[in-house]
Amino acid sequence: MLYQPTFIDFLVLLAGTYLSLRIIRNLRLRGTTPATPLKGPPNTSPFNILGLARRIARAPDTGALLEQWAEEYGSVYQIPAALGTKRVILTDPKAIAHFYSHETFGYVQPTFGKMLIENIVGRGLLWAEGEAHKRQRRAIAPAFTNAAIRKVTDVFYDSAYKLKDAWDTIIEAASSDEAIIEVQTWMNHVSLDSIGIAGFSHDFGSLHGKYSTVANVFDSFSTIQPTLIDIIPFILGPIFPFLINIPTERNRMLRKLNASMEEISEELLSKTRENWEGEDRQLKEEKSLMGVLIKSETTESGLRMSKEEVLAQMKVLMLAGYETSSITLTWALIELCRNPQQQTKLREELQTQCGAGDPTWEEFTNGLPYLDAVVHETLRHHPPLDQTNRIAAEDDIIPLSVPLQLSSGVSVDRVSISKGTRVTIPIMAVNRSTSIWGPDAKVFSPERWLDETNSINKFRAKEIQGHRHLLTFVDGPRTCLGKGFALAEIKAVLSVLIRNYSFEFRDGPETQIEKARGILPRPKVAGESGYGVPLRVRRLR
Ligand code: HEM
Repeated sequence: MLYQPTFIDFLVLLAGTYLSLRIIRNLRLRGTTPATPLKGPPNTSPFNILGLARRIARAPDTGALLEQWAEEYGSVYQIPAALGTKRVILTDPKAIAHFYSHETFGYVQPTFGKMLIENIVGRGLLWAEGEAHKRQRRAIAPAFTNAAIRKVTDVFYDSAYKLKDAWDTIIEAASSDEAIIEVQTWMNHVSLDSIGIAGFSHDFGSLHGKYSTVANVFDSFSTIQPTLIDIIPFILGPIFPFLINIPTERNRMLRKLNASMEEISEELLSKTRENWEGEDRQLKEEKSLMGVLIKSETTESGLRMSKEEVLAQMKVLMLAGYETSSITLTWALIELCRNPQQQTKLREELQTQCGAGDPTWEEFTNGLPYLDAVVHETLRHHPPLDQTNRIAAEDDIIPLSVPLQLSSGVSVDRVSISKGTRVTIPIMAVNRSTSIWGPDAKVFSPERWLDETNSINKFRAKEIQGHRHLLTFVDGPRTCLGKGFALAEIKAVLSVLIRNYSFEFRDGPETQIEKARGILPRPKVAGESGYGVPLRVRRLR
């Protein structure tokens, strides 16, 4: 009788073929420099299958765990990863600066990460490496200068006041001066409408309750319950990148998000192109985002982008503009509920300095120290992206600011990394490290920013290269392009909300907050489903 292969046979064959290809590829990737033998936590996983991935995933505070290992094993250490592989963790300031300055050429996205990015936003800035990344970034950077951001500050206020109108209506309907409002969804809507209008002259209308497929898909991430099958690709994906395409509920939603962003981007692009061809002088002269995108599609210079690249940039900006700003705004409100005195202090500063008027962009950069302090302390404590994971594209020698002692007892002032090594910067751990920020590093204290020279010079924070010594926006060639946009947006929205409302947790000051997996990790009330952050919002007279 003829042998009938089963589905299991097929899987085994697939895995076998893949493993062989991997081994060949790894052999080709392996560099020539012997890597420095680093210390690190032992592998406690049965048969070394998962490495420490489960322990890390289950840690209540991953940043604290990675920091604890740095204290135990040194500022550069290795952790066992799935199937006998390893990851090198850098927490030394000089090593981190070296790493980020070599991004896109020396340290590149792992295949798994690239596939994931491509599935969500296509081959835009987040996906591109090396010269292609340089070209794409130079093409759109003019839309993110200070002058360009100053021009769109009014858009952030328009969004904030639409939000205020909506909340006033909810509060009036409750026939009271307060209501319980799930603020995270509203922060999503503020962020989406702001990037829509400021970036693409398109009003998604989500603050007015208008239906849009993009807003609907973004919101639906709150309802997905991660299952084991969702987690496996993240553990084994670095070895078997194809796992990222397993048709899980989450992957289906990510593809749907890509399709809906692509559809609206196509529509906006062709509308803007018509205006461009119609000699819309304003569009050509202003450094608007759509202006620079159309220009890069039509230019004959070295900054030319294909239509696919232009659409990918639009999707990158929609996603980056939406997800990170709304998470940061939500965390800021949570921290101000945990710390009512800081909330009052912020309100007093805004009332004293601005009266009834809205702060200007200049005041954001220079005139409201406590607002600035609250925002930066939120960014320090709650970086939306909590680590950077890359692969060394070449053998590398990484310099250290403080010598590292190896298990042999020898001290080294640099470490050798072989081509193909996975390298991680634990952003959250470094932002909250006591050796970098001092003994109160884990405390939410905007006050530390009021006397920056003192608090930063006293410890090692000044050694960290990055916006205000934080890794939240990373550093080097991939540093966040929308940093100025995000800071102005967050400050404008907070300044309107804190002057007009007071905030408390729905269930009292002891409310526990945990993280849920949205597209990026998001805050939520512990033990409740979805990623809701219901707050008691009281209107101030
Ligand atoms: C609090 C808000 C934000 C934070 C914390 C943040 C953080 C980051 C981080 C960590 C990266 C590096 C990603 C990586 O290398 O994998 C990044 C890149 C980027 N961000 Fe942001 N971001 C924020 C807001 C925004 C906004 C509002 C926009 C646009 C309007 C934006 C646009 C971008 C772009 C285009 C990149 C890609 C840069 C490149 O690869 O050259 N970001 N952001």
